[in-house]
Amino acid sequence: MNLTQRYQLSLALLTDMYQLTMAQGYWKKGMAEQEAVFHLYFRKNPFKGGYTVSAGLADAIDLLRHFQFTATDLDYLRSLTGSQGQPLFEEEFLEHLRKLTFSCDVDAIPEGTVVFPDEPLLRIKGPMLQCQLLETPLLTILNFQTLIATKAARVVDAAQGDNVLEFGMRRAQGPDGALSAARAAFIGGVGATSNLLAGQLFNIPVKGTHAHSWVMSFDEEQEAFRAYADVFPHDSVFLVDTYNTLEGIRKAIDVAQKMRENGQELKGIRLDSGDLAYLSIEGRKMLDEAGFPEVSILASNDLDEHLIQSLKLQGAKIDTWGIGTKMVTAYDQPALGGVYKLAAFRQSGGEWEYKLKLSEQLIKVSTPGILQVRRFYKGNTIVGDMIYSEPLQINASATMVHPNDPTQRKSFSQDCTHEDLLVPIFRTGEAVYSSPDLPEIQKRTKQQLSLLHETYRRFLNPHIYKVGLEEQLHELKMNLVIELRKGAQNAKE
Ligand SMILES: Nc1ncnc2c1ncn2[C@@H]1O[C@H](COP(=O)(O)OP(=O)(O)OP(=O)(O)O)[C@@H](O)[C@H]1O
Ligand SMILES: O=P(O)(O)OC[C@H]1O[C@H](OP(=O)(O)OP(=O)(O)O)[C@H](O)[C@@H]1O
Ligand SMILES: O=C(O)c1cccnc1
Repeated sequence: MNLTQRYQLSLALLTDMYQLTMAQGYWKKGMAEQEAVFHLYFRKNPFKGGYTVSAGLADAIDLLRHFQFTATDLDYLRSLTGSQGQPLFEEEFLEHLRKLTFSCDVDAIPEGTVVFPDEPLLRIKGPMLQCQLLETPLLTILNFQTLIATKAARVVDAAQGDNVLEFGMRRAQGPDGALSAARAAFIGGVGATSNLLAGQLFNIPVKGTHAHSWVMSFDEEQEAFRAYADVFPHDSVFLVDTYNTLEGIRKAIDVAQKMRENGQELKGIRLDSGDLAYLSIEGRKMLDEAGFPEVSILASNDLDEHLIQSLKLQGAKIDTWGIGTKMVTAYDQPALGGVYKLAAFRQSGGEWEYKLKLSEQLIKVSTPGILQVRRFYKGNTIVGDMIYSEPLQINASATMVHPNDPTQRKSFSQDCTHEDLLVPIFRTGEAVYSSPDLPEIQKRTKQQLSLLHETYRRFLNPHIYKVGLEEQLHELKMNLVIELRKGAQNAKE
């Protein structure tokens, strides 16, 4: 189930107020229908990592398909007043919004693709007024889900093939944070979520154990395990750390032996505190010696990719990881920082005028053009991405220039193959792409990560993947920067 169905309401007002005031401005100044191109991209991989996993496109598509101002939306806008008590929005403008239907072209990188800084994840071309209104909702959807899919991919990578469960709803950024995070974490590779609503809405697997309260509500820990096994004879995972973990494991083994006498098998135990390396190693020994090598050991407690990596290095015998807070809140970097920048503009029927946002720092100067990302492959590895502008004719072996250091250049050898990453999503407002289902997207993430050399995947100081601007695009950008700086200088004098 997608975004508009989740809320069962129009999401046209899911935007910042200034988008609407600018929209009225464009309409009033006769610019509403002038054609614009915007790109959505981020400047830095999150978590000091070497890659990012794109996610959220299906929700963005859904929002665009249902983009329409309802009578209730317009009534709300009508009720807004300026500082003198006058209506903020003119009646004729509201009538313009009432008739508005989405008519843009959108190209985007499919979900579950490995992406890098400066690459447009999404490009939108169409009437200025529409492109402007859509800045905020597109950013809120793609920034968050891309961030969480990336975090989950890192956690799953650290788990080296073990099962990873998402347990984060209670600590997530509110109900939609929990739902969107569950979706994105699944794209990143987790096996299941504890969030039943996410399971129902997205058709993804759900899993769970039991809480300390279950054990505490019985007089004896062993009685609690026995009772749970009575109710779920084939699906019991006992939480063993309520009082004393090693004692808890002994009691779990006692109950598991009784279960076996009745033809039932204990599924697992969960550790949720203490030294998880020591306790899992001891627990594994105890379970194996008692004849339960198949009983799984699940661990939870403020885990993330770094702790999983450390526990693995310590020889922890954990085979299933329950990850909550640190994954769904992207604890160590709570926002991706994606931006949405105007890159080209034209009067109807006229020539494109390329646009950029100046900054003192070259890294923050946006790139003009109508951009596409060409990815180069050498065998089964990706070796570099070249951002180019579609109206500039380029050849397959073109040279690219480092976006922040023009002295660094790279071209690709003849034996490289290539693929353009942005694919058509909408043409004049009609959807021309249908999103794969979530298991397909999850598979894509796994396959995409396998194309990335392991040096880009390490957590500490990863190798920097090469992304550059195609030579002619670089030149176009530099000329525009020089021109704009000259203009600014002349205005000062
Ligand atoms: N062997 C280990 N190496 C590194 N970190 C560990 C190890 N074992 C546990 N941790 C982590 O240490 C942190 C503290 O765990 P600990 O159980 O001591 O405190 P706690 O969470 O406050 O316990 P409790 O839930 O009983 O209050 C947790 O993030 C846990 O994942
Ligand atoms: O630690 P997280 O990665 O967020 O995983 C989810 C946590 O939620 C539950 O306990 P909760 O934190 O509610 O209580 P507890 O710490 O007292 O067990 C569970 O036992 C996990 O520890
Ligand atoms: O099922 C579990 O064990 C679970 C679910 C949510 C949070 N912590 C644990």
